[in-house]
Amino acid sequence: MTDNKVLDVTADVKWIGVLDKDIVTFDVVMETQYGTTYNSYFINAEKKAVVETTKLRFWETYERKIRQVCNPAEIEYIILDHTEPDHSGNLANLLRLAPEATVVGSGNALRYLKDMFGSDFKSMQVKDGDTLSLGNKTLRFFNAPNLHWPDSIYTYLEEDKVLFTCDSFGAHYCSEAMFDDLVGNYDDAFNYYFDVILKPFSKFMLKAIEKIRPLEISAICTGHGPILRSNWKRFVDMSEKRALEAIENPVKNRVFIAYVSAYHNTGDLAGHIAEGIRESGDLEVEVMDIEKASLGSIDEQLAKSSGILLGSPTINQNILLQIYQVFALINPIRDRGKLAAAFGSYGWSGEGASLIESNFSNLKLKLFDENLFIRFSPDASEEEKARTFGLKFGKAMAENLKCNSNV
Ligand SMILES: Cc1cc2nc3c(=O)[nH]c(=O)nc-3n(C[C@H](O)[C@H](O)[C@H](O)COP(=O)(O)O)c2cc1C
Repeated sequence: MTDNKVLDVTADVKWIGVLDKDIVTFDVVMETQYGTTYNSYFINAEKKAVVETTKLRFWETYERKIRQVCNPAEIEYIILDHTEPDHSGNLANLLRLAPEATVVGSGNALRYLKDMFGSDFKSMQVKDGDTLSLGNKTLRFFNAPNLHWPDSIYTYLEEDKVLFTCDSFGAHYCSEAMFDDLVGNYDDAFNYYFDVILKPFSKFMLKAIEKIRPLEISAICTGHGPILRSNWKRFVDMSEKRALEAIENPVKNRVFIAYVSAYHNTGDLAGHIAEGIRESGDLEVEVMDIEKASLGSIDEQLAKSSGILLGSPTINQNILLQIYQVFALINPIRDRGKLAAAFGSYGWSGEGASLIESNFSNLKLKLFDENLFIRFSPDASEEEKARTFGLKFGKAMAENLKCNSNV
């Protein structure tokens, strides 16, 4: 069915975004079981404006919607609250139809756009508190950096009391109903989005929320998922609570043991290491065979653990692909300083140890002084060694937590 839907947020603010029902992974690693939307908005003022664009491959649908609400050549301003390509992807296309439009964004946003699109365009840099007159309406801009790129700002349409926040307060959730009071409960999608995208930037989230609290708000227009018009306060409160929890009560006592194992030798070690860690004190331990685990479930464990153990056999002088996927998911902004150790089984050359450890160091994790690698199948004494290794790792966790406020 052709998607021609345009929705009224207020009489003069229209949703002209697109639905992406079929997406299953976002930014390569994030699971999107409910699909997503790329929200763009049209402001029908004396000087017409568009806020955010959409992902490039949705141009046809997006163009149809723009043409429904205006003659694109009349668009005078294109505001980008954040320039990630899922929001800026159709800027060049839109500028072809609206060549006189001025692109509005933070200094970083304008620099990123020039690097992305190469060509020159009319632009206006805005700073915290700046206003822009659209004739009969006024836009006010707020710095909201690192949510989740350095370029992010919020835009407030004073007369309509509409706040545009792009990724903040968004969710990967696709519903044609598009409004928070019509889509049903989507808290799990909202919380997952917050945890993966925004939680590493919790202190910036809290600063941004402080800035918007005094505003009178009729709707928050997000960049993904439902528009918040009835329950916006609830979603802002949920974000604030999660950000506060992340800062004040980071999960301190949790160890994630991820491994792959062709003949279960490394798997056997994982079990004995876990026993030792549990003996060492009040620590939660999650042991996961990651051969077929989803990237989302691995990422969730990485996020909530302050100790990380990775186990791999050495195969053809290398470690296995799934272990490299874990490295790709480790986020130094979020995981820096977490205690990490390598373990596994090998037959002769045993490159696994150095490969895992060098990746841990490059990703700014704190290497535990020991690793545990054994030849082929662990015997009883090696199983005992694995328990003792786990016990020592568990004790070192407490020390690491004391001297590293990040974890
Ligand atoms: C295809 C294959 C290639 C291997 N290559 C190496 C190697 O390059 N270096 C080494 O030390 N061991 C190598 N091994 C031995 C394994 O590391 C060893 O069998 C180990 O116990 C497997 O552990 P797992 O049961 O956890 O999979 C290889 C094993 C297989 C099956």
